[in-house]
Amino acid sequence: MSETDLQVKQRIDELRARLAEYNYQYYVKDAPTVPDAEYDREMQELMALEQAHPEFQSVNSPSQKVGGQALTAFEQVTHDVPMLSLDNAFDEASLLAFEKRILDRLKQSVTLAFSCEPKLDGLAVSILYEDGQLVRAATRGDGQVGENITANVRTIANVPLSLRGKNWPQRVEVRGEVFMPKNGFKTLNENQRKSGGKVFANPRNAAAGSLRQLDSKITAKRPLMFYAYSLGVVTPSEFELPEQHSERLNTLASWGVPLCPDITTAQGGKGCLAYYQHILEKRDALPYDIDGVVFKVDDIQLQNTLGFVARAPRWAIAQKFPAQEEVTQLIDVEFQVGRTGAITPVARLEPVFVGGVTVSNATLHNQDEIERLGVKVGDYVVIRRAGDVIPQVVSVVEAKRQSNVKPIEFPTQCPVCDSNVEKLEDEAVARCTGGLICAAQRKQALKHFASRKAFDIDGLGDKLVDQLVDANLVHSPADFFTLSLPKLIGLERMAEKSASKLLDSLEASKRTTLAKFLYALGIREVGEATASNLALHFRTLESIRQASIDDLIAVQDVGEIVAAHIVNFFNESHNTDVIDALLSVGINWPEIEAKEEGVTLPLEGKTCVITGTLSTMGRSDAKSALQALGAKVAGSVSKNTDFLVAGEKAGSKLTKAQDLGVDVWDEEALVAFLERH
Ligand SMILES: NC(=O)c1ccc[n+]([C@@H]2O[C@H](COP(=O)([O-])OP(=O)(O)OC[C@H]3O[C@@H](n4cnc5c(N)ncnc54)[C@H](O)[C@@H]3O)[C@@H](O)[C@H]2O)c1
Ligand SMILES: [Zn+2]
Repeated sequence: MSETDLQVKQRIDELRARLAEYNYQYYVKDAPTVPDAEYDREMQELMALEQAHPEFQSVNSPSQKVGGQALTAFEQVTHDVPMLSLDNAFDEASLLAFEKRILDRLKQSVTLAFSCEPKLDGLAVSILYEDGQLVRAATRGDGQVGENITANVRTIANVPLSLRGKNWPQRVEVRGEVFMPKNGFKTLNENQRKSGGKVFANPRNAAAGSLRQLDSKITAKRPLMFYAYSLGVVTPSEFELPEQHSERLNTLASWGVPLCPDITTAQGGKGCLAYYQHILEKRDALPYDIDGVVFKVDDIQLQNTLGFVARAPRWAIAQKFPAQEEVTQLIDVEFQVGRTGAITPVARLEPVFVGGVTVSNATLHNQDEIERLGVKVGDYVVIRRAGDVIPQVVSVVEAKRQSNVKPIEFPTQCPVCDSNVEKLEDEAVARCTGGLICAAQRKQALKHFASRKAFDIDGLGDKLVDQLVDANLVHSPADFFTLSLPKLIGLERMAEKSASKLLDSLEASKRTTLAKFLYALGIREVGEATASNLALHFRTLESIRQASIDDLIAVQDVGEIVAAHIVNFFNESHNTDVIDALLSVGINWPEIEAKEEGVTLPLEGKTCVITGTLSTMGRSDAKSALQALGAKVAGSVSKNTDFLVAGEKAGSKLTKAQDLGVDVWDEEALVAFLERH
């Protein structure tokens, strides 16, 4: 052997070994280690080398094989007619070359009719019916021998257990694809993530993993579907069937077998290309995942004349779509802080063309996800970008890992404001505790601070908050109270009159309540009700600041998580600085009188609901007033409700209260009660 021949042989052996390993991971384990695009590139290279060097051909080459070995855990099924693969076309030219090859072989120069079918990305299944009843179902396996998955296929909702009508052959094999629709895949993965189960890389793997379960009860819970695309054996063989593949599909439909609704026929290679374009444009909107389209010579007679090569028919071809999964290198991980302080790790990638665009960032979601993936900086990763969805890191290509990869360190300080990062045990998301001072969270926090149920600053809407922050006039809430006329009228669309009105309402808002003040701080999970319970319980800001987790849990409606949020908030000096600044600009509230020992509040232990419109006060004011008197204010009426406050236009809650015999107070009764206490 010459030097170059040796090199070629070496490369061929290398590719064969790699592809055989990919096949095993993909077909047997349902857990591919490289994206299809990478697999296809290596397979193309191998086929080209084998073609140029026929002396190195081998029947054992992955280029000659279909699928992978059937798992011995399943009973084996030998197919009467082998289940083959399809040749691929990756561009227009190779599709037109396919048409030309066929015409040359048939010695014809006509325009052929083709059946045009979406190439569903699932797995091929053979379903056998005898006397109209489903008797056996099998996977493709290695094309000759598949796995008996009858019990599992029976659980797929749209697979008919018996054929409709009477006009079917005594024995008939239906072939088609089992797949998982996109929305089912999304829900399944969300649930798997929550329950700590296996997360699937893509709908194909999810379908394969769900179908090849030893326990059909698991399969039954998975959102699988089946679409038929051809007939296998038919007995008796003289049973009359249409002469066109497309007509045969219609026959299948007449027996109640489901077909993909996007199948059609086209004339010649040109017609096929138009179909390709049409489906490519529809791809993202389709409810199922496809990796291309399949073209089949429609005339069965011609199909038979053309016949097969080792692993695929000559009369069909799969034209692949641009890949939605690719491999690239993870250069670094950056941490972004969202508006609520949530910290998201973002993968910085070596730019890669995938899903029709060049992708250089992908989300890594959170720390749990990083751990699940086992990803490190410097790793080669599989990126998936399907439709408009944010690109995802789906897996690490372990085989490509180098020794210099570095672990991903989750920050303990916020990358924007340097505050501590908190991650509670039962939460996946880590958050910056900087709250009010974190620039990333600032706008959101300031809007909350000015909102109606908090400081209720008239004339200070979301747009103005954006403007003030962008103009560098406001960094923290206390800055609102240092705004002046000259500063304000410098802003776009801010006239003197509205500016001075704003200053007036800022001044007025300085007088507030401890509950509103606490709520305005935007401590996580401290809503209006919790803020008001805290105020009533502790009575002063100082004692809330000093409170331990145990002290806090003693408050109505405060659990361990909320207590931890509160303690973490006050432990952060950035937050206490903001509070001190607010107090020093003159924010104040009336003192809350001590509850005398032994004296209970008039509404202690009572639960009420407020509905309808109140004319003398807002619903939230009524709520605070009732809470201050010890009542618990609930959102819906039940038999545990003691009374309902019903304003104008009260609807279903009033009806329900009347049905349950719950006391109803009108606004007048409420006002009278509040005046008395
Ligand atoms: N990532 C990996 O490690 C890895 C490993 C092995 C294979 N693969 C992928 O699988 C491909 C080869 O796999 P293959 O031989 O199983 O199948 P294929 O995808 O090349 O084509 C044949 C299959 O297409 C499916 N199909 C969908 N719609 C069809 C229709 N309307 N008519 C006929 N068939 C239809 C059937 O399941 C059939 O078995 C590779 O090109 C690669 O993309 C990837
Ligand atoms: Zn921060």
